Amino acid sequence: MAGIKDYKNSKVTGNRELIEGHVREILRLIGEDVDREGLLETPARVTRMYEEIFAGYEVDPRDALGVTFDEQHEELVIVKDIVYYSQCEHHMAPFFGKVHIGYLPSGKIAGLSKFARLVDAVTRRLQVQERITSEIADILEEVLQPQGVMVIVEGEHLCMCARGVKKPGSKTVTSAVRGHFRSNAALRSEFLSLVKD
Ligand SMILES: Nc1nc2c(ncn2[C@@H]2O[C@H](COP(=O)(O)OP(=O)(O)OP(=O)(O)O)[C@@H](O)[C@H]2O)c(=O)[nH]1
Ligand SMILES: [Zn+2]
Repeated sequence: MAGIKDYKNSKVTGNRELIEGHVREILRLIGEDVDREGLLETPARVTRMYEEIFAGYEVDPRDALGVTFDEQHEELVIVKDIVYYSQCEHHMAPFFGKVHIGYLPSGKIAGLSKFARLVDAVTRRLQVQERITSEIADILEEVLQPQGVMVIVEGEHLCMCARGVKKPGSKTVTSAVRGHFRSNAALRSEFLSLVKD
């Protein structure tokens, strides 16, 4: 998976046989014939999928920001449309969408790819969208110590589309503002106008 390199040594990998056994048991309990050909490899496939979609547990998201540079650019920087896939912690159902990040540096900038690595590290876990949003903002604030940060996350939750209230197409938008973005409405507007499609 892009961004997280060592997930093959993950907790999932270490517990592969146990997880496969439990998946097999769930298949049996929902009424499936676990020995039919189409399902023989499914427990192993699900386990390999878990290695990827839960790879975030293998990294400290702070480390994802990696190398930072000293640079006297003190104007708005935006990295937008960073696609993420996560799993809701209530139903273990996927939710996905885009993250938009804006920050006003204060002597320190990060490599552009590191924002996407940070998003991967935070989203490849069981999550709720609000926590993804605030964790990204808090980590950027902690590592880059910028003048301000704003994060917007858009998400479509399968637990709301494919089951329950069944409202396909509904989107959740969450935001977090830190530093100057809190007090400066013009800055928030500039960010919003630059991230909208
Ligand atoms: N705030 C928030 N809620 C979420 C997120 N993902 C899923 N949920 C909600 O978590 C809630 C769990 O509610 P419960 O009533 O415990 O579970 P449920 O009976 O399956 O609820 P329904 O989805 O309404 O059928 C649901 O309202 C989901 O829509 C998220 O990222 N943020
Ligand atoms: Zn859910």
